[in-house]
Formats: sequence, C-alpha cells, structure tokens
Amino acid sequence: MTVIEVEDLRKNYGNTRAVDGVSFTVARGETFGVLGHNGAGKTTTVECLVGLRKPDSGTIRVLGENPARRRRALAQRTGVQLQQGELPDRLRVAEAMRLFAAFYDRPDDWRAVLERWGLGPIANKAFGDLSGGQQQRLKLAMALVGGPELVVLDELTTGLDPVARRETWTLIGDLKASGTTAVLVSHFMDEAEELCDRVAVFGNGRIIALGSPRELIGRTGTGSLEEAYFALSGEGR
Ligand SMILES: Nc1ncnc2c1ncn2[C@@H]1O[C@H](COP(=O)(O)OP(=O)(O)OP(=O)(O)O)[C@@H](O)[C@H]1O
Repeated sequence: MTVIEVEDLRKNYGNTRAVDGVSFTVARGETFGVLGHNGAGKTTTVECLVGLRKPDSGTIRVLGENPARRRRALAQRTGVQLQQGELPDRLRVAEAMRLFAAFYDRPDDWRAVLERWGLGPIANKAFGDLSGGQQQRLKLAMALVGGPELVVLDELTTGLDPVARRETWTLIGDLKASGTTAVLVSHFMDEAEELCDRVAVFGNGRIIALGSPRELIGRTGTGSLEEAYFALSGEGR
C-alpha cells in the first residue's frame, strides 16, 4: 500500500523556487531518504507532507489524506521530528513523554515507550542535562508515543558525535523492524546507505535521482552512496 503520494509539487517563496515539480511515492513499511545539499528543497517538501506549508500546486496524499486540509487528523497518525525541535531545559524526560502522549487520542503507554527506547534510567533527568544522543533518543520516543503509522524525521543525527549517531542508527533499525514507514531527511550519505530502502536526491528544488542506494551506486559505477551522490549532483569534492 502507498503511504505517501506526491505529484508535481511546487512551492515558491517570492522569487525563490524552493520546490519545482517534485513527484515520488513511499510504500508502507519503507524507509525513504530525502537527500540533497543545503537549500535543495528538502525541508519545504517535508513541511508540505505534514501540512505545515501549503503547496502552490501539485497533489499530496499522506495516508490517503490531503495534509493541507486534514493536518489535525493526520497528526494523530504521524510522528514528526522537525529540525527546530528544542524542548525547555527544565522539562524532565517523563514529563515530556506524558505531555506528548496527551496530544493523541489513542497514544501508546508512554511509560512503555520510554522503557522501550532505553529512557527508563533517565526518566527523571531534565532535558538540558541530557547528552546530545539522549536528547535525540527522547525526541524520537516523543515522535513515536502516538503509535504512528508514519514518522518524519528531519536531520535526526546532525550535531551528534559518532557514537551517538550509531546509537541513533540502531534505534532507526528497530523502528524499521517494527514496520513503521519512515521519511528521513539527511545530509549524511553513509546514514542513508545504511538505513534507507530508497532515496530521493534533491537538487535545486527537483529530484535529480531516485532509487535504492544500491541502484544509485550501480548506475553511477561508484563504490558508495556518497560517491554516487557527488556523481549525480555534480557537486565539487
Ligand atoms: N520561509 C522561507 N522564506 C523564504 N525562502 C525560504 C524559506 N524557507 C526556505 N526558503 C528557501 O527555499 C529554498 C529551499 O529551502 P529548504 O529549507 O526547503 O531546503 P533544504 O534542502 O531543506 O535545506 P537545508 O538542508 O539547508 O535545511 C532555499 O533557497 C531557501 O533559502
């Protein structure tokens, strides 16, 4: 079943063509990577998917709904972690989970989610006292407490040290294994190669390549998704 369908999406900011005719689909259970350089149109696309921005034209269906019209209904079925997701420093882990669970009509048991994502031992710690990796783990748990059918994660591992990044990869692996559909926006090609079933490479508001990491590596005759990305996007090294 198709969870996301985007057809000829366009969005301008004044004279800037942020998204310029983007089409793709995401199947149920798929982990789909949205890749590309700064300003390529990734965040705008994802914001349209979750109903935070209204497209100028094109059609979007997420879980069968139009996000621009049905944002609230979709928010009950979707977990979102966008770039600017800071929490108050003094908010404790358990409080954050309880608060987020209250946004949903039928949330999972937040204590169980907290344990499942390894946050039990730090449940009483304040957000500001957590390590970067722990903060990301909490944000991921918050995105999942509603028991979503789809999660959208924007630059989940930006700013994390290598150990915390790997830990986060393991969490995403667990999420994948649970069958949850995921859209990952990332700058990191190694991450996308490891985690994503398919990726869309964005450039100047368009998709310049779409396929599994293996297909893109094969198509470009390169040895890694990072090399394939450079070959496809024409970015300098
Ligand atoms: N609110 C806004 N007002 C005006 N221009 C914007 C706005 N948001 C984004 N843009 C512009 O639209 C284009 C696409 O931006 P967008 O944030 O979607 O790209 P991105 O691929 O997510 O970039 P990054 O990796 O830096 O987050 C850029 O040229 C950006 O400067």
